[in-house]
Amino acid sequence: MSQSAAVLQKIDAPQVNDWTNLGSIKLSIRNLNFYYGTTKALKNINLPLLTNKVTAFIGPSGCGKSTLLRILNRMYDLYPGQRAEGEVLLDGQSILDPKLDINLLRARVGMVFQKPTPFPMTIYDNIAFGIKLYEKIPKSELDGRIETALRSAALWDEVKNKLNASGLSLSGGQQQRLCIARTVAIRPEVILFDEPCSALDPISTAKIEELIDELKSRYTIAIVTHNMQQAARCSDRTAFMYLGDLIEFDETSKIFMSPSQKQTQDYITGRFG
Ligand SMILES: Nc1ncnc2c1ncn2[C@@H]1O[C@H](COP(=O)(O)OP(=O)(O)OP(=O)(O)O)[C@@H](O)[C@H]1O
Repeated sequence: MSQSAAVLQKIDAPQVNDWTNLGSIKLSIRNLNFYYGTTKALKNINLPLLTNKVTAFIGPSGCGKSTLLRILNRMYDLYPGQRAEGEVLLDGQSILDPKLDINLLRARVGMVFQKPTPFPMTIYDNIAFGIKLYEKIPKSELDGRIETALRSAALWDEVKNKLNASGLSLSGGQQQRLCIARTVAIRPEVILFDEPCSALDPISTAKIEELIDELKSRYTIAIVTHNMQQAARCSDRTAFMYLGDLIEFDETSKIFMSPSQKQTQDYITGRFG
């Protein structure tokens, strides 16, 4: 049997059953299935996301990484015909509950997308906009929050003298850091990054990776990436997915140095995907 035929065989995916001794769990994903209409995109996923750790989701195109990430702040709610079954708990509270306040959830679980998406407004307003959605605070306090958010995103020094310039006038890497500042300003507990560097040059990518490393002391982070080096550099834990199954979840060093599943080994060594 050829290598590719071998990896395309149905995989008897092991589950992450033993959650003891993992440390504090921020998000628990249990028996999660996801459907696009009649297509099942995620199959019985069981995965803990640990508090103040970075978890990377890796796997070949179409394996379900973005689908899984987008469930964590109910992004799929915007689209009819998409549905999740199972359990996702944030600090023990179900986020799949239809009665849940979605705006509140998205304030707790922020998201940074693949392409930088600043609003067509000033740098200042890009950040003020989100804060004002959730809070009424005096201008002086707002100014402080904006500075703090821009400092957290390592952008303050580059923009402090042009806060009234358009967010769209920044470079791609600066725009992505503006989007991170916008997310951080709302004071979330979890930040989801969906391939945040795929549109960026290597220097901007390095800055975002440094930033993720700094942010994890305050936030729980999940990142989807196609870049194996990025997953290895940035994350504490890695989940390898394949055809909607979670194949392996472990410490990142273990996944990259001595994975327990052959499919993981084949993927990280570039034999498929
Ligand atoms: N809107 C949609 N409607 C129907 N099927 C979809 C939709 N979005 C994704 N899918 C399917 O769900 C599966 C998982 O897709 P998903 O985008 O989560 O994969 P991915 O691992 O993030 O891929 P990539 O690395 O290419 O972004 C794929 O088979 C895909 O074709």
